Amino acid sequence: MHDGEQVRSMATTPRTPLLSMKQITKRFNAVEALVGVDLEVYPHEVVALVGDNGAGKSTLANIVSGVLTPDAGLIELAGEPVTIGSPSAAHALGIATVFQDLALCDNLDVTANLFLGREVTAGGSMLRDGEMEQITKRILHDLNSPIPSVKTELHALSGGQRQAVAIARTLIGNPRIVVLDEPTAALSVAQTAEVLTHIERLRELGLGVILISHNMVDVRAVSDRIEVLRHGRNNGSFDASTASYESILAAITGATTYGDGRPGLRLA
Ligand SMILES: Nc1ncnc2c1ncn2[C@@H]1O[C@H](COP(=O)(O)OP(=O)(O)OP(=O)(O)O)[C@@H](O)[C@H]1O
Repeated sequence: MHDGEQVRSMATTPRTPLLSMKQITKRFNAVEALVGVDLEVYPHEVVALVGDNGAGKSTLANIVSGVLTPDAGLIELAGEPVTIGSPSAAHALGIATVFQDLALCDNLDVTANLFLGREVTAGGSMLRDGEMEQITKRILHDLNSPIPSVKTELHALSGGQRQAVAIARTLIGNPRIVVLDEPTAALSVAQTAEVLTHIERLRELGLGVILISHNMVDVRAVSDRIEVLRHGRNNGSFDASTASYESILAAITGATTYGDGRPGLRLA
């Protein structure tokens, strides 16, 4: 194939999303947490999921993570329909999640936290301590994390460094998609900047990232696309590089109202 043909064929071939969620619905008794929600995530893309309290962000993230199963809707990974029946099924499918509580052990060192429960390789053999340390160093290096020693116990790390360990832990399983739930909540400005760098590294490594955040500054700094949920429905999809703060806020608060209540409206 000539160069020109290759460029043409790339330009005309639609990209397949890593993750495609279509018409996802989830109820908790009388509460409609999600109603016909769509979400797509592509490789090398950070998609921010924003919305007011109770908008449905965590419910959607929990469905991606296998914590909850949807009542209706279709989920595809790389174009293949999948059922994400449990967190371990999500892990096996290449979906890793960092929940808000980080689920780290304070009295263990960085390496032990990365490998907690995963000391066995895909080949079935136990990794030696030295091998685990080497992998930990490589992953932290890949993330541009400045943690001085992998032998540091977690209680001695800053909030930003702990977040880095939690993100590094997700990379042990070679995921395709990483879900981050409020990764910069309660961090200082400097620590937040560190964590945003790690998120950018995840994108550079080719992963698809779903970022749940209330912090519009962080969201606009690091994401490619911003998806707004409101009352469990899509209420706007924005290009993070061009969308105004006001238009995103209007979609979050419902200040932009659409007579027909149409979900998934696109605003520039
Ligand atoms: N396990 C549950 N049982 C009953 N209702 C629930 C449950 N989980 C979520 N809900 C309800 O579903 C709706 C969506 O909640 P969800 O936690 O997904 O919103 P959110 O956008 O993540 O909010 P926040 O920013 O406050 O975390 C809310 O009305 C919430 O009360």
